[in-house]
Amino acid sequence: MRLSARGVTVRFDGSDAPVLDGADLEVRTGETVAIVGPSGSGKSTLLSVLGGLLAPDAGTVAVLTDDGADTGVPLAAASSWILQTTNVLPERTAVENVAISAALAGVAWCDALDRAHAALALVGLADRAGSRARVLSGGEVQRVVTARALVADRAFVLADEPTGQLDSATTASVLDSLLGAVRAHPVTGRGAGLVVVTHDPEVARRCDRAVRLDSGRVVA
Ligand SMILES: Nc1ncnc2c1ncn2[C@@H]1O[C@H](COP(=O)(O)OP(=O)(O)OP(=O)(O)O)[C@@H](O)[C@H]1O
Repeated sequence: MRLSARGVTVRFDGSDAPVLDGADLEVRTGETVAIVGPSGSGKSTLLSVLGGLLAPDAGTVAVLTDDGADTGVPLAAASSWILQTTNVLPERTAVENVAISAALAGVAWCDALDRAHAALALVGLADRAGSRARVLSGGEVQRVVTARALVADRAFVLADEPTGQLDSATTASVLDSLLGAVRAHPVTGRGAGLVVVTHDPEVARRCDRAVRLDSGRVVA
């Protein structure tokens, strides 16, 4: 599958110039792509458009087959999110925090717990499954949030600065689990597609490719 944005233009009320001005980006399942660029260049805006949270003023965004046919899958159903605000439930255990995501997607609680254990194993946190979120470190919480994104079984994962609050050693290990888990994610048979907005050159370097936002457009 491909998540495809073509000619995306977004203009916020009151702004003279569009934030995005004919931006193109295509991400395939099994591929990890970093979006970099200066603060205010529109990275988070592009992510919101890809995830169906924001409708562009012009351009098209769609989930396509490998051959380029429109799947008809709504954008909001194609992707799960890893946001800067982690929003874990502090008094719930790691596995419950992850299972909630599957349960909200309609999975029965017992099955949701099974899936959550598997997702925590993918991010290297199986041994903390029973720990309450409030006692986990920042890096461990970030892994819980990664597992929560994966357990929703979507073809794409959209991550906005997933390591923004972490020191460099923790960033490296969270990145290991994020990239490893996304690539091993069974949803499409070849891993989920990952789009990650980042200011961290190391995150960009570890992705399959990095694109830059410049003057409202995506440049390689
Ligand atoms: N809902 C909104 N209403 C009005 N302006 C907005 C809105 N969302 C974003 N903007 C503006 O659009 C521009 C791009 O914002 P965006 O958050 O996409 O940039 P970014 O590249 O992700 O920045 P950063 O790296 O600082 O997070 C900014 O000037 C921002 O103030």
